[in-house]
Amino acid sequence: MTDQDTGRNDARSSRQPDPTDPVDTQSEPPTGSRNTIVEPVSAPEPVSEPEQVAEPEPIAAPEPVERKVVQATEIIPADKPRGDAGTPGGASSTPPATVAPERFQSVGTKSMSIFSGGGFHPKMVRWKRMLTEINELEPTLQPESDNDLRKRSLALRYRAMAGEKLAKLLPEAYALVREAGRRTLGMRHYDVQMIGGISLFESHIAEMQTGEGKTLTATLPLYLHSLVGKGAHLATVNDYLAKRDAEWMTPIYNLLGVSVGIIQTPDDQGSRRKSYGSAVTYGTAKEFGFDFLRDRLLLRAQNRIQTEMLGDGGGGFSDSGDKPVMRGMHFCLVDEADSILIDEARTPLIIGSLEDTVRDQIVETYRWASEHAPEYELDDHFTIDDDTKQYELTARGRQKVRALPKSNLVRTMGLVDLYEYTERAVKVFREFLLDRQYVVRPGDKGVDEIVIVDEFTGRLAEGRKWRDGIHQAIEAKENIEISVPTGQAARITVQDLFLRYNHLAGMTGTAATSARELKRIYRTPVLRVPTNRPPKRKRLADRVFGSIDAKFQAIVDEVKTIHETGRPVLIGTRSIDKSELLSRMLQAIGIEHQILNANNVAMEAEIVADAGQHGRVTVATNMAGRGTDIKLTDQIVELGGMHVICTELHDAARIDRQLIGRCGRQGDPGSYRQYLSLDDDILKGGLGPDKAEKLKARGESLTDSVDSYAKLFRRAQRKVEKKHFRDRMVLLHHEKERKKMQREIGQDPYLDTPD
Ligand SMILES: Nc1ncnc2c1ncn2[C@@H]1O[C@H](COP(=O)(O)OP(=O)(O)OP(=O)(O)O)[C@@H](O)[C@H]1O
Repeated sequence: MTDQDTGRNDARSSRQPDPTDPVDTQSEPPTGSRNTIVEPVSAPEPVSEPEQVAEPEPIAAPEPVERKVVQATEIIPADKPRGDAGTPGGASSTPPATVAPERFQSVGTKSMSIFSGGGFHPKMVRWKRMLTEINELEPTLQPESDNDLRKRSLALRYRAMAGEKLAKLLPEAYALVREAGRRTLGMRHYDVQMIGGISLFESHIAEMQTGEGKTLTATLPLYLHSLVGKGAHLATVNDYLAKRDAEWMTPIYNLLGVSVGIIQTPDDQGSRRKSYGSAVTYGTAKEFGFDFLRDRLLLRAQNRIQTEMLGDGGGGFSDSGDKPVMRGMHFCLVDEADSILIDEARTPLIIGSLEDTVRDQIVETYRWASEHAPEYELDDHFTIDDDTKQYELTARGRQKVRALPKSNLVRTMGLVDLYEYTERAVKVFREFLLDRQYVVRPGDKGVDEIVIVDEFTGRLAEGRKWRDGIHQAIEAKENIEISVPTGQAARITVQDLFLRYNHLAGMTGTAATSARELKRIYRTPVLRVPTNRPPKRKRLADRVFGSIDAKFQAIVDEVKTIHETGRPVLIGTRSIDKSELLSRMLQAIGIEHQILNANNVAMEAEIVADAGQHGRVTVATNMAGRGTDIKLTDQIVELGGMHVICTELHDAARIDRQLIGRCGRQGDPGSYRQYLSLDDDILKGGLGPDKAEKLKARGESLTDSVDSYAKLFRRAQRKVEKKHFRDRMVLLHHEKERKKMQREIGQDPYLDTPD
């Protein structure tokens, strides 16, 4: 029996559809034989953190702020200062360092030091022993030729294929990868990275601060798992990062005789099959999911779904077009694990079935409804349910629908449908704003398209669509081509996808606060890996203002002051319109700046990489350029590094921390400050509309800042996090029940999908 039949992966979530939640869909598949992909579904969920775990970095604020730091004291000296390690051979004199176990934290349902209670945590003792073994191999490997290393790698592969336990091969495999990294890229894995790598092999989520070298760390478990010949996948958030990281690390793999494949969205079946045939494959979670579904549809068409070909890394790989592209799902390392495994967890990936005979009629009805939407008056023609936010036409509204002029095609639509189209168009007209919830930009095929702005991260949610016709109604509103949905042929949520892997691990800068959720859903404990060099990031005291205007004015004043010193400033906003407002204010006082609206991942990465230059001011929606290293010159380091300004709290503290992590990377100096105002959205979500209204009203009369209110905001954020966590758990339960029922009646939960 395969996993799909046993229900091993039942701990998955999805939820009752909410039309305002976007979904990942796919545009035309690369080969003609496949079904077209369709309709939207979920949104990157707001994140919930079940409980708070203390920040890992010690904070030294000039205006000191109380903060508990759980991190133990620095014990290992840094392996090498950055830069030195870059010289091939330069690390040869580095003595094998010893790792102090108390610097690591295992984060589970409780925030706990792995070395708690004064006794060694058995896991860490074991890992430390492995590290010593790895370090001891170094003097043997360093004098060997590249060819010798390759031979060693081949020998490891034979042993793994012959069934020897990978854990036994780990020390030599990791020592080889470290040596290959040193020789090819001039980067010798730090001891903390080795421990991170060991934890990843043992299916943990490694929390490593931004800039601590997750890309390099990933090579360790990927190499080791690839040895058994069933493929090792690295899943990341976009094509750009998949390609960049794969190409960057390829010299390491090549030295060890390991092939690397990269999956990119436009790839056809042939090149996908080749990429999956490589020992290590880099791609996005989305592409892995769609390939899984397409393979499954193919196998069902060939009546082979009951075979062992999917889910266990069995056979099925061939060069001919009618075979699955994947070799199975053996090991996956998820980069940006919090974003993929939590925020995107319930995003369904959907492949649509083609036929749609009433396409023209549907398109025309969307346009008709959109054209008349502005004419409907609240209470007169429609009402809005306070709880469900549903729009409903009144008797007068329905009468208006009937009376409006219609083309022949629209007239043949049922009346009930016309009411529904109208209600949806009115909702879209009133609630969905250009450059706030979405942008319009030229699409791949030369036609304009709607791209959702992720409301939690401010980043463009590529390929995602709102469900239940909302996306099409917005297309009608913007008068661009309407992408009519065509039903579902296959569907899997991101969460289900990753639960199907035999071995799963993840890396992220911010997982500790979601540790309970990660462990419960994916059975992956979180390990907080300490930084290689002590962090020098300073937290400046929060500032709270009565209104957004006062807040933005204070932000601009701070930018001006810091800009005058030459230090670079990065300002993160929650939405594009706020970025633009700030941009206008900066322009008004003549401060030159870059503005990033997350329109182009590659370009954005380049701009963010330069954000640390002298006098640079960058305004960005918070997630822009995530995963890009911001390098500082010595001059900037002297000046105190980069300053980050957070303009609002997100629904999850984790997302705020991602922005903060842009400064003070790898022991660089840096500072950050959180700005808040009494009309911030977080208060409404966390304290309820009534209390939020009162605070807002109070704020309007304020002339001074009220910094003592900061705690209120953090409390509100925690409440929002808890609420989202509860929602996710309820939906997880529903989805589990649905799948169980489907299996009981002999259905395939991925292919027999309810629309
Ligand atoms: N062992 C090492 N020796 C030398 N340099 C290293 C080492 N590890 C990482 N680096 C350097 O650290 C920088 C950051 O690495 P990387 O981009 O992988 O970090 P990250 O953890 O992925 O950051 P983010 O969270 O922002 O994605 C890179 O410039 C890389 O060259």
